[in-house]
Amino acid sequence: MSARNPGMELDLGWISKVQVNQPAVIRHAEQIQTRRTVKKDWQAAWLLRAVTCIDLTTLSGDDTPSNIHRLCYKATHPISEDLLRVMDMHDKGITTAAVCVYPARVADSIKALKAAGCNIPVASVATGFPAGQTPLQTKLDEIRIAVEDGAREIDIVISRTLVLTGQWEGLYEEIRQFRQACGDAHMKTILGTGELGSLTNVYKASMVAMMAGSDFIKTSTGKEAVNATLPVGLVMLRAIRDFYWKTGNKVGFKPAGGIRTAKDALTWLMLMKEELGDEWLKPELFRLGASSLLADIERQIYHHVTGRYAAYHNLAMA
Ligand SMILES: O=C[C@H](O)COP(=O)(O)O
Repeated sequence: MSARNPGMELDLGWISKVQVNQPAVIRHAEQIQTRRTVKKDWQAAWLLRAVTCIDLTTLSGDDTPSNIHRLCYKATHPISEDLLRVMDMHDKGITTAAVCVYPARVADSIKALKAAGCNIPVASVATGFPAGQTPLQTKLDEIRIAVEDGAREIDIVISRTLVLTGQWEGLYEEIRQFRQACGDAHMKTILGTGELGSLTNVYKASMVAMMAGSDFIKTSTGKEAVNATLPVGLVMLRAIRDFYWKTGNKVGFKPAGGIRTAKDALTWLMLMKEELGDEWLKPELFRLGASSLLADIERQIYHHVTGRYAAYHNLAMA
């Protein structure tokens, strides 16, 4: 992970002035989708890069130690050895960026990754994921327990209520407390953008989250009715850029929720490249939060290498 974002004092003057031009953002997002993304010859390399930026996720009520074990195995061997050999990448130690689980499954994940001899971080969601409707003290305890169990990254969810009622100071204070409870663990702040009501609120919540010291801002929990969309992504990336220009601190971006295809992954990578440049195209500053993206990426890499499509059952479970 890159250097921590120390944050800054809440600048309410800045927040209150913001007005996002929604039609312009939507038009721009549509143009991005219709553009051809990555040249064919470069696709496999870009897809491998996407793999290294995935937070491989399981956030289900029926998660058990054994499916966590399988998830961790997949995170440490995301692409089959044979494919990597053909691409001459088998000795590059390709893994996903992290695994992302519920707090109660952090210890299982640490154990599984240790058994695999792999040091990728475990990210834990916290603060009453996904709705964030739990008392503050419970949220803080949840963060501390996940960190004690070994999580090196914490994906907190904000109180959408505070955004919808314009309580920017309350939001700032709450996120500051989360940041303190995280200690050395990096903090990703999930905005739940599908529930924020407007793109202006998305920009304001992004900015407050960064002012309060978030190391990453993340679109969604994957549980809202609308998750990661390109218009929302654009607004959040512009906020990251504005924050960088103002403070010199680089904050990461994590689109999450509903990202299922290799094409989706490439579109997000291209958006990052266009808006923030190559510097941001690394796991320290870019993550894709996804539970079921890897299978399609592996299938597309297989196609690139062999000229044929593999049946899903011929590839390892993802
Ligand atoms: O943070 C990650 C998301 O919960 C994953 O959502 P997904 O299951 O739609 O890929």
